[in-house]
Amino acid sequence: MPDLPTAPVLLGGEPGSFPHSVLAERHPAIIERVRGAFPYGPAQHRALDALLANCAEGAVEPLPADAPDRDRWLEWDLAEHTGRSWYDVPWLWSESWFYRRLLDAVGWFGPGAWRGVDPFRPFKRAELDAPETDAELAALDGLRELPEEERGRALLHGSLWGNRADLGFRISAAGAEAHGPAPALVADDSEALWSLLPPGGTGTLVLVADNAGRELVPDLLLIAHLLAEGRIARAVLHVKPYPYYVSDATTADVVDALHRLRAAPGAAGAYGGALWAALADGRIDVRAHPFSCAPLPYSRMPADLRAEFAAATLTVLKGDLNYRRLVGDRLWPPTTPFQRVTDYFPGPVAALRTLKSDVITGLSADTEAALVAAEDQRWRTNGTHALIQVS
Ligand SMILES: O=P(O)(O)OC[C@@]1(O)O[C@H](CO)[C@@H](O)[C@@H]1O
Repeated sequence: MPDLPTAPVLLGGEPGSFPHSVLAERHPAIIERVRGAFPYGPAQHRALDALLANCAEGAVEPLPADAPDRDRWLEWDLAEHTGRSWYDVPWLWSESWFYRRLLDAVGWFGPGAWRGVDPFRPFKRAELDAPETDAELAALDGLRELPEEERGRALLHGSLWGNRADLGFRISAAGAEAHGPAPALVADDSEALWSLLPPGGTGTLVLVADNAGRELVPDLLLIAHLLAEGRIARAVLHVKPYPYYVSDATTADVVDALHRLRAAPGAAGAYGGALWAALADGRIDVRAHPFSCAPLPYSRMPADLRAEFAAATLTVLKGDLNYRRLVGDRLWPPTTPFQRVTDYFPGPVAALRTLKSDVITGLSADTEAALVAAEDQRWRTNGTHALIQVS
């Protein structure tokens, strides 16, 4: 692997920092929301209490010998981090560990009746069922008359800004949506993206999804558009193998989104039908690779995933967490070239992301200066800016 440039890895230990607030405030709030959403029994309440205490002062504990994914977590540095504080290990790792432990607490992996019950499902469903989703779907009717390129651009932006639909983020950033759909693109390589997907394309788009509901719906619409317009022949949609970061999409969420689309009137319903047919005949494939929930950067991806990304015409990584994993969860100088930190990626890659954490690369010096002048450093985390970067 070529040498990557380095910058400090983000840790959660510094009070006042964004990572610290996620560990100290967001995670306890998520536990209480989940607790309030299900009629859990005493065992789960006790496990959630223990997790709360563990969040505050605990150390990383080993997984039991019979945990189904113990070997995988050992490959993912569990032994190295066992006994250390959540605040001292890489933030990317401790966040991921939190979701793994939360699933344990509610019985997701267990043999009992709560096995496989998604603790975030009520929140994801509520968003999908919200009137705002109806309005977004109805707006598709207005796109029908647009020339293909304009429609494509609108759907790309729908998928991009759909990334604000992140329920974990909303727990600690109330009001972020009130800023409106600010056209605040801090980097825009969309021309390069379209040049990789010309009409008459015979290739495969890999879309690594982020959130369910109001992000996944526009992601699916974009895929439907690219297939219908002959810009790709196939699409592979990567989702999470288990509930993660509150709103991340699983296979069940894809099913919910497709039902929602198919039941909608007008253009949305037609897109839903086309997507359903494309899944049936194999033009769209859904994957839930274990590495999608790994607490590691993509530079450590396993060989099978590397081969899949290498074979794709383009891999689109959605969202903030995927961005952190793509460029490395480090405090890069913002003008660090995106190309340089993604050199290791085995094929063409695009990031579509709204900015919700400190990590950023590929800005021009002028853009960085303008953002800092207007907002100090708040632009990094307040979810009102977005980027399209291609390498
Ligand atoms: O990946 P997404 O859904 O766009 O965002 C995930 C997120 O909410 O979680 C992290 C903090 O918990 C941040 O990276 C980001 O704000």
